[in-house]
Amino acid sequence: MAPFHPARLRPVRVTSLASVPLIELRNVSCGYGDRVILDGVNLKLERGKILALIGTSGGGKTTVLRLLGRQLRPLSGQVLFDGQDLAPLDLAGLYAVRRRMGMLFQFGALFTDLSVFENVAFPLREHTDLPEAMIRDLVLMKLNAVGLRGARDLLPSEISGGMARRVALARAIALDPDLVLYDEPFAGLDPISLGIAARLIRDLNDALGLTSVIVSHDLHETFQIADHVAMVANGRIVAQGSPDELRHSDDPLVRQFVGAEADGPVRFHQPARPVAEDFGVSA
Ligand SMILES: Nc1ncnc2c1ncn2[C@@H]1O[C@H](COP(=O)(O)OP(=O)(O)OP(=O)(O)O)[C@@H](O)[C@H]1O
Repeated sequence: MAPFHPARLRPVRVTSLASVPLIELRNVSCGYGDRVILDGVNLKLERGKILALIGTSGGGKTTVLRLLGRQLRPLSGQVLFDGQDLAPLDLAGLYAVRRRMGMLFQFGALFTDLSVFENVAFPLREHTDLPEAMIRDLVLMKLNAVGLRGARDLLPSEISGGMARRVALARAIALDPDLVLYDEPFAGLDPISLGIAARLIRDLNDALGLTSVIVSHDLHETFQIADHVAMVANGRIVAQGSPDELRHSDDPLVRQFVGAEADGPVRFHQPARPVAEDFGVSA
């Protein structure tokens, strides 16, 4: 059971489905239009864990997040949240599921004309009828959890990028979600802010009993906080395991990616005509 944390509203759910993974992709294929992006993907994540999705650009990591939020439906296979197939849900069912998910997308996207306080209050005002006094307490608890209670009256333009990311995180957890989806939460942060943001994601995950999925290119920080890493490439999960297992993988694609090698199965050069032909020299 997660330790008590003042920012946690709900008691930890005691459920007979405790062994059911919080999220599961079963043999999922999906794409945009005629183009298949993911083909036969299987993935599971237990409650309380952090999953990192890594892989080459355009490989389909964000597409996995879209499947989990049902912004995208699979062509075949199933996407399950807490044991429930998302595909047949009507709008009310979908909203109920989405309320259990917090999302933090690239750069946080705060409302620029709302204060830090109002940014975090926004989902509470949108999705609940809580009285103002309770909204105030909840917002301040969430801001406290990310270390920014003292910044409540500032505008996004008056805080640093790292602070803005933490406000976005407070907003993502405002409704006490079960699952938090992070798309590039560290993009554009300096190394110190990046370290703070990564630690915060892990600490909040554990203190609030969350489950998290992180899409990130910052392998060093991501490997520090993830329980499970899945590498997405060429429409498939090409490798998955603990951060250590991926670090020591023999798979050439994983080695190239994790070892940041310029050449390997993913080639540096796009296929092209011979150099001699393009430069008019004899080989
Ligand atoms: N709305 C869309 N319509 C058509 N194609 C799309 C759409 N969104 C993404 N794609 C394509 O699907 C593929 C996978 O995209 P996705 O954003 O999931 O990759 P990614 O692994 O998250 O990439 P990156 O690391 O660059 O963010 C890419 O080739 C992209 O061009």
